[in-house]
Amino acid sequence: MFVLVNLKTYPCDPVAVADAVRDVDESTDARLAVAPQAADLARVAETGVETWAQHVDPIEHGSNTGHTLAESVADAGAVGTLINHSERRLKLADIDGSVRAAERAGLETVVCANNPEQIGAAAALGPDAVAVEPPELIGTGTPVSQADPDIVEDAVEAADNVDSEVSVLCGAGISTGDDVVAAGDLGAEGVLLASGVAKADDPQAALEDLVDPL
Ligand SMILES: O=C[C@H](O)COP(=O)(O)O
Repeated sequence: MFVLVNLKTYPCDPVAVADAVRDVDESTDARLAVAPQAADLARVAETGVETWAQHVDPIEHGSNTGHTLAESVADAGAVGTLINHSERRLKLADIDGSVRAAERAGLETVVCANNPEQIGAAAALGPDAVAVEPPELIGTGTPVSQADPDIVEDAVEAADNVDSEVSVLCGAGISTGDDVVAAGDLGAEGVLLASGVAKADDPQAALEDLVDPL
């Protein structure tokens, strides 16, 4: 299972969480990575943890003030990027452009979507993976894998119908090892989570619990 920890803009210490993710990654067969804010990418990557961006824009080098260039993200040490997170929605053409920009920079891609219908559309753009996240469950602590298992199974089917090479993650409310196991049982190859780790009093203990049954 792939466990991708999105730090959003939570007021955590990104390097401390990165150290914890790296240490727990070394103790498990699961694959762990962390997605800090763009400004924190380089110092997080320096910890040795697998580092992801939260977003890249559909642009090239040039006059794009305030945008995030995929090549700069890669130069900072990221190996992948989220695209179209529920809190950073893009138009369809811009999702496509961001996937192409990420590919150009050698970044792995996870395109997020709200529901199985959008997952099918996202998979058609050829990312490495898609992540289904019902927005109403994000940050609630109520896990999608238990609250809405059908959406995960339907997302897996929708992606498979379009491109069986595209992996499916699920996210929203995932915070325990049981949640991760339930996601895997529904066909997801990974989970995207945030508050369960970034807002935990002890992020390392939260991560250890997440991977314990894997
Ligand atoms: O990127 C992570 C997702 O939005 C899930 O967030 P959450 O784990 O706080 O529900």
